[in-house]
Amino acid sequence: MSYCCAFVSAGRNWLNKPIPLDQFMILWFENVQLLQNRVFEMKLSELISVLPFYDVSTSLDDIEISSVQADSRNVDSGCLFICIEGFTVDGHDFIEQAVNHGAQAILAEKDVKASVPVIRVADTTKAMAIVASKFYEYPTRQLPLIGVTGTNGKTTITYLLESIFNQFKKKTGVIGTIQMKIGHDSYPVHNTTPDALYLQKTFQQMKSKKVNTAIMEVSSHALDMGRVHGCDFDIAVFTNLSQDHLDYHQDMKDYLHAKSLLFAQLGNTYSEERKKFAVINEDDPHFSVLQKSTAQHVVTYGYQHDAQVKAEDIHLEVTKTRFTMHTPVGSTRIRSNLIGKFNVYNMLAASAAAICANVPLAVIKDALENVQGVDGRFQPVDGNQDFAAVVDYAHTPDSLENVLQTIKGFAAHNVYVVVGCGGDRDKTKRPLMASIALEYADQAIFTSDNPRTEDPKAILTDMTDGLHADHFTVIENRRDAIFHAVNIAETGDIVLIAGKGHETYQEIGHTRYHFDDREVAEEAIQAKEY
Ligand SMILES: CC(=O)N[C@H]1[C@@H](OP(=O)(O)OP(=O)(O)OC[C@H]2O[C@@H](n3ccc(=O)[nH]c3=O)[C@H](O)[C@@H]2O)O[C@H](CO)[C@@H](O)[C@@H]1O[C@H](C)C(=O)N[C@@H](C)C(=O)N[C@H](CCC(=O)O)C(=O)O
Ligand SMILES: Nc1ncnc2c1ncn2[C@@H]1O[C@H](COP(=O)(O)OP(=O)(O)OP(=O)(O)O)[C@@H](O)[C@H]1O
Ligand SMILES: N[C@H](CCC[C@H](N)C(=O)O)C(=O)O
Ligand SMILES: [Mg+2]
Repeated sequence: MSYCCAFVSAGRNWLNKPIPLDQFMILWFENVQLLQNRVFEMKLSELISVLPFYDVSTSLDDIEISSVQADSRNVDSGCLFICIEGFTVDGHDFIEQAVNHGAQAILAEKDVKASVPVIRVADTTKAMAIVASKFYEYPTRQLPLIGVTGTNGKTTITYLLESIFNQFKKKTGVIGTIQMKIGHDSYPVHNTTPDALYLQKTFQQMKSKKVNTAIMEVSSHALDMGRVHGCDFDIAVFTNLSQDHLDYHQDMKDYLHAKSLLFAQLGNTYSEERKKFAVINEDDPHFSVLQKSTAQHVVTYGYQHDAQVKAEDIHLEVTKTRFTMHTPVGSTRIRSNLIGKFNVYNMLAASAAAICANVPLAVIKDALENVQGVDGRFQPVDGNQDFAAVVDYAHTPDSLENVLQTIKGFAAHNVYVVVGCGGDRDKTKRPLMASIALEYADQAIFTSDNPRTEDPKAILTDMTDGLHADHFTVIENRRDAIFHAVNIAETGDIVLIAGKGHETYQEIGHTRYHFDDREVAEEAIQAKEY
């Protein structure tokens, strides 16, 4: 045992965090499975001892908790059920169902009655983050964690970082829009940034599966709702800020404030053993607000100012991008398969974060050069046609402009864009996206993109009302719209199908129907008559 302790205290990962005991044990024991499927159990009194003030309805003696849930449908025996008042329903209304499913105790913020003990706190969302962290043994205290926030580029940067760390022979975990990944295993997600319960449990799983570095997207919704409370971030990355989500945030100031929370949440104290970093795009107009939000080291990237990680001599081509990257640890020339100036920013951001994590520049270069692309981001559809078809996830004014600008820069002939705007989302971006489409495209085909509970025709009217141009067509059915664009494309033209990227569904009402822009584009290309 004394040898074991000596090894543990000597064992450090890249952020100088001690290798946790359970990871160390995994190295020692053959029966890895036993540890990975470890059952978490804790006395309720111990679990809630981390909450400073609470009222309890009865004595809590001897209650063992083996799971914590905020959804009554997932409750089983031995569960602590946490009531969250949501936007749609109130979790306090599901106490009876939770108890019937085996809940042993209830954590509530309202005066509720139950046949099991009720613990009353002022704010169950905050309490959930605190309790989840305790229940899963504060996993991010020992797991290096990188958070990426900003309007556009988060998913791309997390996958660039995954490639960089994998190239450095480090096992990664990734949480974001497309999926959750532990090593090569992937799992579906409902949110880009899931709630605190899911996060803490997932980090615990990552730890037990010997993940060396966790990389996650941190949405403004998550920051605003406290989903990442309890996450001990080591590096926070900011991409950029432009209009989106004004259905949720009051205005751009409120949206920026939410983003800035990630940088404040890097903490206010310093550890010589464990340095923390804020990686911020210096070319973004909101740079100084974010810089002031953090007490930690700021590493800048960009190419307009005197950034620490800076791109120069940039060559943007149809099939590749080349630039020189200057960094505090040297300079290197990068030749990447990612297209467009915006991807240069993404590569600078990922490189800056990796440099903070002590990844050698040569490894970063190799990794960036090996990345073929990110699912649904500027993804070509190749059916041997004599025009180009590209599927991209641009669903904000800024990303649509970036992608169209890139395409326009290469187009030998006409540019066609198929685009729509999501239902139950920021309505003010609809006319902006339509205008941008018309500014760059020779012909725009406006269509549906997840109308959700809204009338697709009303969304299209929001897009097209007040447009002072006529080089557009409205085709509500997305499949028909894609077929139309493919049919009018001629030799050397480019068709951009924007907004859905990796998505494999069209959400109409509350139902998701299978729909994949890449599949439909391929079908349309095969069906095209010359
Ligand atoms: C507006 C919003 O963010 N809503 C999130 C919220 O849902 P909600 O408030 O409607 O939850 P609710 O249905 O009212 O339920 C309240 C409580 O009752 C519980 N419940 C509910 C039903 C039941 O039978 N039993 C039960 O116990 C629920 O588990 C929950 O604890 O809490 C849910 C659980 O955490 C989230 O999945 C859900 O995200 C929805 C799906 C969503 O679309 N969110 C978007 C806006 C979002 O968060 N997007 C960002 C990314 C944006 C970007 O980057 O572009 C993201 O991080 O995903
Ligand atoms: N750095 C960037 N600046 C501007 N636009 C970008 C940038 N990176 C990617 N884009 C555009 O934004 C789209 C979405 O990119 P990505 O999925 O990486 O962003 P995201 O921030 O994860 O988006 P979401 O908020 O939906 O999760 C891409 O398909 C591309 O059109
Ligand atoms: N995370 C974004 C994705 C938007 C994707 C687009 N296809 C849409 O449905 O608007 C959201 O939920 O607002
Ligand atoms: Mg994303």
